[in-house]
Amino acid sequence: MTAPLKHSASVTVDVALGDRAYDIVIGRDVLQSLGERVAALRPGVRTAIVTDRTVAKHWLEPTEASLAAAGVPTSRIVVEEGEGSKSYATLTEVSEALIAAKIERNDLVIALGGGVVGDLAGFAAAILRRGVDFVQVPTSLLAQVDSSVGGKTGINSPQGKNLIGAFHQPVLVIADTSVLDTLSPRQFRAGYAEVAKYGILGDEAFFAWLEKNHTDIFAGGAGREHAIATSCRAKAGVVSRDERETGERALLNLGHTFGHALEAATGFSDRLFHGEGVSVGMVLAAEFSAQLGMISSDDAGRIARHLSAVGLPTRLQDIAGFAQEGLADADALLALMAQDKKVKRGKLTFILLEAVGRAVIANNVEPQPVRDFLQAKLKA
Ligand SMILES: NC(=O)c1ccc[n+]([C@@H]2O[C@H](COP(=O)([O-])OP(=O)(O)OC[C@H]3O[C@@H](n4cnc5c(N)ncnc54)[C@H](O)[C@@H]3O)[C@@H](O)[C@H]2O)c1
Ligand SMILES: O=C(O)C(=O)C[C@@H](O)[C@H](O)[C@H](O)COP(=O)(O)O
Ligand SMILES: [Zn+2]
Repeated sequence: MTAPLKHSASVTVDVALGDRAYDIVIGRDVLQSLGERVAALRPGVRTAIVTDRTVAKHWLEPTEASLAAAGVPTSRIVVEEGEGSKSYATLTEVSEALIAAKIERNDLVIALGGGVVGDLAGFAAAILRRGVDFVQVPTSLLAQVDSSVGGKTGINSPQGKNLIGAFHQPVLVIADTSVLDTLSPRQFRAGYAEVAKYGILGDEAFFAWLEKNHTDIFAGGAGREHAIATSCRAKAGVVSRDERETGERALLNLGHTFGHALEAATGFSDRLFHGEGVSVGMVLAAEFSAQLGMISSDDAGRIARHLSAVGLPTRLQDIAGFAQEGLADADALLALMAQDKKVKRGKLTFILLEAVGRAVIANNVEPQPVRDFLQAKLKA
């Protein structure tokens, strides 16, 4: 593991994908360099920024100023914030606005926002004129460590998460860590679940470092940039080896089979943010693995303890409104999981754990033990 960065340093992580390779530039104030980097990458290009209302309020003007200073023409498309914007309706809105702005095949879409904007704008770019390049400017912790990297783009269907989408890699990622200063504590925490995910699935030393340094990360110390860069390196490595998720990339889905079903069961609402669903999902995956005798209950408990220590939900009962509105029953949750993209010939695939730092892909998982496990957890 690398030594923590000095606060002011910026770091570049390469996503090695041959002729589609790109840089992730991480550091405080790197947003100021967006315009000159775009102009150098694509001389003469025109751009359209897609963002949401909250992000626009804080970060649209500095983004436009950087592009203007480098002589890059731009227009803006502002959508509602929240998971509800990963919808057919908002995709139509963004696509029509890009067409109206006369964004041509050689122009660039710029996704300025969290994972919702990144997934939505990236997908709109993937299908506009059969494919326009795009730049990710992630503004949430979650987007800086996960969603802006790797090219998964898409929207939700009422029947499940990310069911309509495309692989479409960005040509550049600019992760300015100072923009996280305006993110709400709950959203920051939700993003932290995906940071912890990299430790839990493949890097025990990083997880141990997070256990010691999480306070510094939350407080905005130098550990924050280190955690973001380490996460990006982990994701870039996996994506460069398995871009289309034919194998190893599925490990990045740790906690997501449960988590996505929980997000769908709570109506993709503010009851449960994506990162919060991943937190509960990772604990469920660890406990299910322990029940199967794959991981020690000590290790499963260690994961739950750390996520709980930073204030993330770890049990179904922690989901907002559980006591008042409840959740779907075990059969309904299982039905939602049947739409998971890792399902093969109707059989569930889970990412399970053998230890902290050792995740495995389990194909052909029988539904009955999962159902019984969920039923017990709903009653716990
Ligand atoms: N494509 C991928 O590989 C991938 C990976 C992980 C998650 N995702 C997707 O990402 C989405 C979740 O992303 P998210 O957690 O960033 O949610 P989000 O995009 O909804 O952003 C969270 C909230 O924070 C606000 N916000 C963002 N940046 C801000 C800033 N700097 N200051 C103030 N407010 C800010 C947004 O307006 C929003 O209300 C989910 O849809 C999930 O499925 C995709
Ligand atoms: O990049 C990946 O691969 C991931 O699985 C990262 C996840 O954190 C992310 O939520 C992703 O969108 C989930 O992918 P999906 O294929 O299950 O929709
Ligand atoms: Zn995720």
